[in-house]
Amino acid sequence: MNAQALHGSVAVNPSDASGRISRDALEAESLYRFFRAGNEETLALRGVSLGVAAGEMVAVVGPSGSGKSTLLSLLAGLDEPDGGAVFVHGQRLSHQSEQARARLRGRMIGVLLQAGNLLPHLTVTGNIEIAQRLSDHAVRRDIAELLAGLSLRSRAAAYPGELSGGELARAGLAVALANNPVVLLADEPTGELDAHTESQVLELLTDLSGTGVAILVASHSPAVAAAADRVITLSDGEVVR
Ligand SMILES: Nc1ncnc2c1ncn2[C@@H]1O[C@H](COP(=O)(O)OP(=O)(O)OP(=O)(O)O)[C@@H](O)[C@H]1O
Repeated sequence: MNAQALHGSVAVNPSDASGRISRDALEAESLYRFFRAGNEETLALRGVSLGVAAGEMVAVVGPSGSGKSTLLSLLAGLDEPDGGAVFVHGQRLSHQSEQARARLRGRMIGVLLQAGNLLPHLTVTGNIEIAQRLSDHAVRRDIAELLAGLSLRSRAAAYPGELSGGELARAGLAVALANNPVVLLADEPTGELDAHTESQVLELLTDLSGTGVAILVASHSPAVAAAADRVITLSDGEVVR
């Protein structure tokens, strides 16, 4: 796999306008998230801090309900923390308007959630195009080059329902990479895949981190943890290792 074909050049500035210097592409400072549903109260995250450097792949593991998806939503700016903060290359993502978070996410963060990120009524190319159109400030990837880098060129006109599990995973990755993100967040990207297809997707992620993208992957899979540079273990909303 040609890593450069998979991702364009990653140009990042380690400090923002306020002069905040960050070693990490992605930083979480003491994140708290509290949910109330009826009489049920859950402290899903209890002071989670972490950092992911450019070019690093970090796996977040932990039992079901330990807070992995909640953490990813906060790191993507899809949800707001009740305490703590998230920074992307030194720019604060949390505690901003939804519009500001969406703008920063569109420009800097690729997101691959558990539910998938493909619209069923659009082709693979259509899904990438819409991701690009929704992000006005992003550096857009050339679609043909992006699909070639993910071995998906022949499936450009296919609909998600016509793709195999591995193709679906790669198409989801294509959408997440559509705007040349400097950070990639993936929730169980290999959850439904057989061992062979999982290793192909992990190879793609490893290649991508080699181009300088900071990757954080939440997963139950030992293969994902083995492929990562570092593993963070969550238990009951806290980092325990
Ligand atoms: N929107 C919500 N409302 C109420 N409780 C929630 C909500 N989202 C998550 N939770 C609770 O927060 C805790 C952490 O959930 P989360 O989905 O982050 O765990 P997880 O580690 O990703 O689990 P899994 O591995 O099963 O996906 C759980 O107790 C869950 O029930």
